[in-house]
Amino acid sequence: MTVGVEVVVEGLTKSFGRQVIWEDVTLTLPAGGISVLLGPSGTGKSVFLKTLVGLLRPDRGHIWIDGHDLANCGENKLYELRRLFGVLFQDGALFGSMNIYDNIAFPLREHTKKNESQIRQIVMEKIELVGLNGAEGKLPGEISGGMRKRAGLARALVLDPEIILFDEPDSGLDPVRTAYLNQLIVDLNAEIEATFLIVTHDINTARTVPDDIGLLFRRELVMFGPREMMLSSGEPVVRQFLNARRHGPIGMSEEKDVSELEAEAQQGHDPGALPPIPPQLMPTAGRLRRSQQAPGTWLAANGVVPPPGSFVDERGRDWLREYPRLLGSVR
Ligand SMILES: Nc1ncnc2c1ncn2[C@@H]1O[C@H](COP(=O)(O)OP(=O)(O)OP(=O)(O)O)[C@@H](O)[C@H]1O
Repeated sequence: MTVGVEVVVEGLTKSFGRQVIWEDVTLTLPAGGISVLLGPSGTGKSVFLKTLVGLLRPDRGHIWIDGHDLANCGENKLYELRRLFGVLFQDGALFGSMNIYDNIAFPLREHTKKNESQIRQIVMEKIELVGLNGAEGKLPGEISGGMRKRAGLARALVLDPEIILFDEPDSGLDPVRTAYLNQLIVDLNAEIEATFLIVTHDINTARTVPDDIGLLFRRELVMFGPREMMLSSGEPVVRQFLNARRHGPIGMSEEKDVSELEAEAQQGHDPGALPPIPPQLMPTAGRLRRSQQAPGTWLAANGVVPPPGSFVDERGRDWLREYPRLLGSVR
């Protein structure tokens, strides 16, 4: 059993040559929590993940993990800190000529001295965890995209990471497969209690899965905070992105200039009422995640009234009432 660690990012800045990717990014990934990082294409979300895991060095700033600064430590310490991470790459990054079993076993054979019977036990346990039983003898090309993601996830889990980074886990998946994968992510978090960071474009994922949401835009982190804060925010760019609208500061290629925004305002393009805040995706089998907060916690603490219809699921259950009942039955 692993227990996630907190990751504190302070004033992080990254550029390539004269191109600044993002500046002064400050956020805390809470231990064992699920965070989502959103942002228009090309804003440097993948660069952020690579910097967090130490594959890229930032120009300035700190990444504090367990009292060590991953952004400024020596090679030996960096190697040690990297072992805390598991990464699910966009395409699963599996070796095409190796079957699923060998792909998942690969980090164990490379980085540990475990014998084959110990390896088998770990690999089969992770295969079970991601629901891939029976696929271990298949090649990556012989299974579906959704199964390849699961295999990539199983491989990311074999060294028992405390922090798991997901680079667009939903890319290339249909909405049904995405829903299954999101449920797996939530169940996995309940099970292993590692710290999760998910980079995604999928608004539904961002609205329903995380405890915290961040948004990168115009070379900075516009906001990072509890899901309820982001989903009730009046900040134009946050509202535009989370409501998937065309009207707002984000344009087709990058950002709109002032005259375009003024023209929109004159045409009376109102961002409209905020949609209801959906209930957060719960782990299956009536479990609760350790870092999960009761629905409405942030809103109540900050005196914010949610849009009508918030926290009601597709079966008409109101989670403001349902959650305390579940809490009672879990205790
Ligand atoms: N190794 C590199 N050297 C130079 N420039 C790079 C490098 N890696 C990324 N970039 C640049 O950094 C910028 C951000 O890229 P990144 O892939 O992180 O964006 P993203 O937000 O993940 O985009 P998308 O949502 O489309 O995946 C791009 O302009 C890219 O060209």
